[in-house]
This record gives sequence, C-alpha cells and structure tokens, in this order.
Amino acid sequence: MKILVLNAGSSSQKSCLYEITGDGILEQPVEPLWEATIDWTGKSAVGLLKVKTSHGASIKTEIPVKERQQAIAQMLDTLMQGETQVIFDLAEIQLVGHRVVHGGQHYSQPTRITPEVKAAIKELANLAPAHNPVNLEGIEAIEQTLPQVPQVAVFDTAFHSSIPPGAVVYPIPYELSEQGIRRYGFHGISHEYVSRRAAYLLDRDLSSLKLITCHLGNGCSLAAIRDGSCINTTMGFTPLEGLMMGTRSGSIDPSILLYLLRQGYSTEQLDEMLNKQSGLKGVSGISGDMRQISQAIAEGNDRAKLAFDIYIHRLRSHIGSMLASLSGTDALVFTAGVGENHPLTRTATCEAFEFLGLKLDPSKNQASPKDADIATSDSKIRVLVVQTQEDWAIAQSCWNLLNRES
Ligand SMILES: Nc1ncnc2c1ncn2[C@@H]1O[C@H](COP(=O)(O)OP(=O)(O)O)[C@@H](O)[C@H]1O
Ligand SMILES: CC(=O)OP(=O)(O)O
Ligand SMILES: [Mg+2]
Repeated sequence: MKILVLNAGSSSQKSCLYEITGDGILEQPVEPLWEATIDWTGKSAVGLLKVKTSHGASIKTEIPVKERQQAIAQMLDTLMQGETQVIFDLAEIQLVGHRVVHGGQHYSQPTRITPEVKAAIKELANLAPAHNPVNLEGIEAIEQTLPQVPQVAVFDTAFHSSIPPGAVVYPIPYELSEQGIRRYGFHGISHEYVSRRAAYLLDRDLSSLKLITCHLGNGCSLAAIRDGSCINTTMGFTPLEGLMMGTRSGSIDPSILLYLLRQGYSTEQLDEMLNKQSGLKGVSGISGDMRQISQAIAEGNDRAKLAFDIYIHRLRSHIGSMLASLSGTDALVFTAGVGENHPLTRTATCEAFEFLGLKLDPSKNQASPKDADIATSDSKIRVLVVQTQEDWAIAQSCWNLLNRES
C-alpha cells in the first residue's frame, strides 16, 4: 500500500511517499520511495523544492509559493514526472496522512478527516497558530489534488493523553481547567516513535523501561515515559511552555506578561515576542539556529554563550523534573535537529547527571551517530541518539488505522 505523508511547518512543507507491505509493524524504519521538502521564508514568493527518491534521483529547484496549495500541487507533480517519477498515476496513492499539531481534548487517536474533524482543527488554531492553520492548508491542498483519497490526521498531542491529572491540571481556578485550559503536550509523534526505537536499540521491552526523550529541534520538549506510556512532558496548553527553544521563550514568570501588558504591549506584540523573538534568537540577538550560535560562541560572542548557557540550564532543570516523575530513568534519548547533531548540547546536559553514574563516551558522542548508544559500557544510565522519523511514524499509524477498520 502506498501512503503519502504531509508534515507542514510554518516555513516548510515536508512530504514522503511510503510503500508498506507485509504486516506493516516493522522494527526498522522504511526508506520512503520519494521525499520532498519546500523551504520558504514566510513572505517570500519563491521557495526551494528539494526532491529525492529511493532509486537515487534528486532535484533542487526554485518554485513560486504564493499559496501552499499550488506549491503542494507542484511538489506532487514530481511524483509522476521527470527523473524523480516513482508512480504513474496519483490513484496509486491509497491514503494521505497528516501531522496535525493540536488535537485538543477530543482527538487522542489517528482519525479520518471529515468536515467535523477539519472544523475542530480550525477551532484549535488559536492554540497552535504557527501549526494548525498550515496543517489545514495541507489537508485542503490534498482535497484539491487527490479528491478521492481518504485522509487521516495524526495528532502531536495524542501520545500525551496518558499523562495523569496531577501533571495535566494547572493550579488555577478549576473551572478554567474544565473549559480545556490544561496541559496537552506536543511532539508526541516523535516522542512515541523514539521511545519505541530506543527499546529496540536497547534490546529491551518498552513495557519495562523508564525513558526520558529529549526532542530538541526548532521547538523543544521532553517526555517522561514509563512502560511505553507518557506520564509527563514539558510543553503545555500550547507549544510555548517548558524548555528554551530556537525562537520561543519556554516557561517564564507569567507576571512578566502582566507587567508588559500594563506597559502598553498588545497581545499581538506579546505573541510575536514570546514565539518568534525569544529563545536562542532573542538572547543572542543572532539566530535561533544552534549552528549559528555555536559559530558565534567559537568567535567569542558573549551573548551567544549566554544564550547557550540558559538553554542548557533549562534543559538540565527540566530533565531533573522528568527524573523525579519517573523516579529514575534507564536512558536519556536525544532526538531532532539539535539532539541528533550537536555533541556539545549532549555533553553539557549529561555532565549534570554524572552523580547518578551516567557516563558519556566522548568519542561516540562526538561522532553524532544515528540510532546508537553513546554511553560508556559501565554507565548506569544509557544515552541514545535516535533520528526522529515523524513521517514514517505517521505512515505506520495510518496503516494501523486502516487495518483496525478492515
Ligand atoms: N548540524 C547541526 N548542529 C547543530 N544544530 C543543528 C544542526 N542541524 C540542525 N540543527 C538545529 O536543529 C534545528 C532544526 O531542527 P528540526 O528538528 O529539523 O526542527 P523543526 O522540525 O522544528 O523545524 C535548527 O534550527 C538548528 O538549531
Ligand atoms: C509542536 C512544535 O513545536 O512543533 P515544531 O517543533 O515542529 O515547531
Ligand atoms: Mg519538527
């Protein structure tokens, strides 16, 4: 069965075509037949489309991206044309799966997209403004291009539905919690996938493991996972809470917002400040990208060093909180852009937990291996680097949903 996956970001659109055969539950992730990304910077009318296929073809080309729908249609053209052709007819695609960031209280399973589900995704857009609207645009683009093909939403919040009330309810008047103001948690597709992959790499049963998964990308979050179920996470009502991120502040004293509101800031200004002008970018004044922060530190930039120090301080503190939720851990798992590629972040994080007998192997860490254990053989806690495969996880969820239904 061929499943197309769409993973829409605020400045990118990723897509993969997978072919799943057999029972679909494969321990090793499968290479996509075709993989495409469009990157554009918000208002720019031109985007860079990159496509590669499992038979070794690749193209890079600039395309106009005034509307996401047109850009997606152009991206899908490369499935059937030129050197990147992998199918002869769009009808070969049997299902399309989407990463949808906020599923609210009602969607904790992969769900077939209906007008009702679309309306719910739209309504939740004010809680995930950088994500849900673009997820919806992706769904609508497929309705135009592949009107007959069923679509499935896989929610980033779903994996966190097992978190117990003590970690979900905020200590504010309870009526607000009843209105849905509570912790949801995000990056669930990634946390769930890397926890399963970690169990496989450790040759252990997931149902007997305590894991702390660290998704450190542009957005950053942690999950505490016991016996395969999530029991705590750092993101909350929106993807703004918790760790310091590329451009998001993470948790700050809420009184800072009250203070700034009284100073005359508008809600839009505060939103822009907290989501786009804070984090590594806001403190360093340079960039939200860890590669540029590292380079600036190497050149002696003090603000870049301060930004990195805050990032690590907060990461260590939140790992401490996850450790307490789990009463210990068998492994720390690093994933996503920073987690997979930045040895210094892993060293600086792990140093704080040496008192627990955690020992990182410096040469293994420096190599940034994919899907490997980078702790020494006598370390009391394993440390893994796992490449997150959100798209593959979505394809598997879609396949499982179809099998449950049939
Ligand atoms: N080689 C690298 N070294 C350090 N950081 C990196 C490297 N590659 C990517 N990153 C970091 O990862 C981030 C992107 O992570 P990613 O997981 O792709 O994020 P997202 O899916 O949220 O866009 C970049 O902004 C950058 O900070
Ligand atoms: C939920 C979230 O923060 O996603 P991303 O890291 O892709 O922005
Ligand atoms: Mg991501």
